[in-house]
Amino acid sequence: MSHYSALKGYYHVRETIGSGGFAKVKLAYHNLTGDKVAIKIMDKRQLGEDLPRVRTEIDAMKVLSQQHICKLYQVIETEEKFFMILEYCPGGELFDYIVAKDRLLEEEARGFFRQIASAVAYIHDKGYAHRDLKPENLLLDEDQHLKMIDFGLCAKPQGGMQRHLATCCGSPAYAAPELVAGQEYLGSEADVWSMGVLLYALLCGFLPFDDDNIANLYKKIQSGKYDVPKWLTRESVKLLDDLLQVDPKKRIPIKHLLCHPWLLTGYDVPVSFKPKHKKRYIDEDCLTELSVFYNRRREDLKREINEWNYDYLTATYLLLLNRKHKKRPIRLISQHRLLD
Ligand SMILES: CN(C)C[C@H]1CC[C@H](N2C(=O)NCc3cnc4ccc(-c5cc(Cl)c(O)c(Cl)c5)cc4c32)CC1
Repeated sequence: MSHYSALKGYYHVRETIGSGGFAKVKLAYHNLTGDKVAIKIMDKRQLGEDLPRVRTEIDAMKVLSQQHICKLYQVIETEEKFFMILEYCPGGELFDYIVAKDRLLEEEARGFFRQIASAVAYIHDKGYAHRDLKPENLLLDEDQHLKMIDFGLCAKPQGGMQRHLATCCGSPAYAAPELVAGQEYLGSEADVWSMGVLLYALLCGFLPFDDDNIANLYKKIQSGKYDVPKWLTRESVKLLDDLLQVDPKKRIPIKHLLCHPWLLTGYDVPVSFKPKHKKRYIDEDCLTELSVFYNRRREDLKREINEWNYDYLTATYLLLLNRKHKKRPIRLISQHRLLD
């Protein structure tokens, strides 16, 4: 049974709910709120050369705070392990959602695609490229909202997003032609291509470029030719064509995508990528609950929260803030309080 002493007293660890490559993900309860969290556990010994990926992901997730990015609450590092305490997404992978429905109707695909565009535009605006966009890395929360995960392969090119990248990474079927050709590429342009593959998967239920033989798969990707099933509307095909341009310079830029006619249909407002809540602003109600519970001066607590140490205080504050956004009671329960 899991005994993780580093979590003792802070989280009540339950069963393993999934695995992501070199990590195990467990369901856990945050003791003071009773709220569910997902804890991504990595053993340093087993990480080997993947260790830098963990630091990449942790550093990226500390910066990236937006409604369509899975929230990092706390990071605990011990001699032998990393623990990332993350927002729990009960709806599982978008991949499984598509498989269960075979394929999505245009309206539903649009709802998801607007959220994906919001997340991608936000991380690009912050100078990051995800580089492994696929339905397995998009989770559904309890309100069917999408949360982007797995920033282990993301890049923050030195000198900004106009700088080229070289390392080939991500999942082949979603990889851009310039990436599989081993050429230098712009992370932002490669992400937009992956969004095209993602949109095709949402609308069709299968991949535009697929082959068991990797060399043939690369040829298909570089040809840029894909089947257009009869159920696709003309507008959907036009958008796919804008996204799946083999020449990255002809590919639609993410900022234009946010106001593309297909994304506007039925919404009439462009996709917004700005975070719904300002990170800098500390919520007064959450601060009150924390200062009463910890018997600490508000000013001291506010300053400590604003250090964003991603310790237990950060996690407790963010979980209380989550409750406020979901109009749930902002309450901390402590076993001692229940006892006294
Ligand atoms: C590419 N796939 C295989 C990866 C799997 C990994 C397990 C996932 N998962 C479940 O299996 N059950 C439910 C579940 C619930 N809440 C989660 C919250 C966060 C994460 C999470 C977040 C980050 Cl940032 C990250 O890097 C990783 Cl690896 C996981 C996973 C959750 C989850 C589904 C996708």
